[in-house]
Amino acid sequence: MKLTIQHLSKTYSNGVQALKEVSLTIHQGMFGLLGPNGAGKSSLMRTIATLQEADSGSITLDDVDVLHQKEEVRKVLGYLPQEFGVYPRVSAETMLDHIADLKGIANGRERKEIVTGLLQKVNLYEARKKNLGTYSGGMKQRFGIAQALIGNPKLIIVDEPTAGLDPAERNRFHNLLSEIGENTIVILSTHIVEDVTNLCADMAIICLGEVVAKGNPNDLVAALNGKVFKKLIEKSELGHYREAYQVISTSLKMGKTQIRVISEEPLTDFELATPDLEDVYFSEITARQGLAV
Ligand SMILES: Nc1ncnc2c1ncn2[C@@H]1O[C@H](COP(=O)(O)OP(=O)(O)OP(=O)(O)O)[C@@H](O)[C@H]1O
Repeated sequence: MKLTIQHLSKTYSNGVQALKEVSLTIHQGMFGLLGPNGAGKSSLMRTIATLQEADSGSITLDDVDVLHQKEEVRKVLGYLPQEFGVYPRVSAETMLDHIADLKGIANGRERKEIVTGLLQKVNLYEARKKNLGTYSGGMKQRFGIAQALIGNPKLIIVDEPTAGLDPAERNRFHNLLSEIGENTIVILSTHIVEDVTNLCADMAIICLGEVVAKGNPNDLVAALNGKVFKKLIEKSELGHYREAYQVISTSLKMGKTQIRVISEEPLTDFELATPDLEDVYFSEITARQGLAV
């Protein structure tokens, strides 16, 4: 199973070009799509999920033409959108049963079996009779995954799933996603670098509608070996360093400001740093947006 996106472009009616010639090949397993707010991630996810049109380009899922054979795609698609609303006064069990019915699972006994299995998988079986309005953020996200899994999808899209979750819930959600990723294509769209580091063997970075990096996270990190430097400076010196160097990130350390910079040449008055995926991400983003975080 393979999802192939070629030269996909989209400009909204207000003139914003959300996708510019996006080309990606996505195989089975977890694929991370990383980008800052407004990068075009949701536009791409919604287009793959057949919820909006592209202006040009193509998407194929094996031999299915995603942009034209929408019904075919919807049969094998599980989608957890960024804004996932729930009916607050309905229990998880009733809601899943209803969604399974809508997805065409007509036999009541079969539905019950599927719903029970999914509730166990996402660890909500004990809370199955509780109204969705009483669920925590993490429980709602796990419920969201359960509904996305109805009908054994081959392609699962999750848009910004861990924003706002506490560490324990995030962990639980990660475990669930990586389990699912074993035999399906799972696309995880996020601006949280750590989520991609933990989960994905393949990824792309998207910025201002363009794919600016893609590949295996370890390879992308390895390409920065010897090029990332760090230094503790006074906050007041930051402006000077920003002018003189490509500062990719700043953080506070013992009341001082630590900067990380990218340089092709060795920087003798800096300390060589071990690169990580955040460095890859920030170097790509600052090179385009010019903003160091
Ligand atoms: N329906 C729309 N009409 C006009 N502009 C839009 C529409 N949807 C998104 N945009 C714009 O397109 C660009 C890409 O937005 P998109 O939501 O795809 O980004 P994103 O990476 O998902 O960001 P976020 O994480 O903030 O949701 C942004 O500049 C956004 O303002």
